[in-house]
Amino acid sequence: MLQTRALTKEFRGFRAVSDVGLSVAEGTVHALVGPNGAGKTTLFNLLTGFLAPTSGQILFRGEDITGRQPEQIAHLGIARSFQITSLFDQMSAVDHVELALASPTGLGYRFWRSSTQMRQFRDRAMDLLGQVGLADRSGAAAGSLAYGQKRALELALALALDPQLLLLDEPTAGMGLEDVDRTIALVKQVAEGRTVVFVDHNMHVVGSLADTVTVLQSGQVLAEGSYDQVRNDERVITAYLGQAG
Ligand SMILES: Nc1ncnc2c1ncn2[C@@H]1O[C@H](COP(=O)(O)OP(=O)(O)OP(=O)(O)O)[C@@H](O)[C@H]1O
Repeated sequence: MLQTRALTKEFRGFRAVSDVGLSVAEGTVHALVGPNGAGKTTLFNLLTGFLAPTSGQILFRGEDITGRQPEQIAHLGIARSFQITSLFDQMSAVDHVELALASPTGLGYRFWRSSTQMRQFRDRAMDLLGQVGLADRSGAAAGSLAYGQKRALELALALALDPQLLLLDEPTAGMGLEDVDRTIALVKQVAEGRTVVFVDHNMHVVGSLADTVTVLQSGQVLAEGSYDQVRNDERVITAYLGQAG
């Protein structure tokens, strides 16, 4: 479904992503892991068009999408949820989802849109909030939501695009145990019928969710395989021990 060929990103001569050949199979959950500074976020930004590669190619369902803008990539059915919150504090949860649902139609960008026009999205918005466990918080201002609930709302916004490929940047970052387990269950649920690529530092999350794990180090692919394969890989152990030391 998603493939990169010799994908490289340099920042003033420094190779943050170097010659990466990633292959994500349709219908799988694929984790990107690696020590700090390994290039995970940069790779994510390349895949979603937020950064342009220095060289190499990105293919989505065999089509070359290298150099496309983020909104063009989103239109292809690739959605991303952000690690850093991008919510409007004063706006309610359900209004956020309605706006996201309206965006593909162009309505979302018109702030003078009528409430009647937006009403058509209400049922679907409530449905999405229910999926992420926020049905009873639909009217709450985003700013008043607990951290885990904000992350759940961000996931609902990504799901509003009904993406074929969902990219999640550290979905459990900063969460307590309970929220982590709830998020694992949630990602499993939304992965039904979709392909998911995610970055996470939490190995419990990676082991619970990922069909395939790609380990990056210094911008390059160090190892790839099932969670059990990579966690027993000597090179991976050394890379992580190096970081701890
Ligand atoms: N805009 C930039 N300009 C210069 N260097 C950058 C830029 N973005 C990232 N880098 C460098 O590229 C390398 C990879 O960074 P990246 O954020 O992709 O790693 P990461 O694996 O996501 O790390 P972390 O787990 O800490 O989030 C780092 O050495 C970083 O300092």
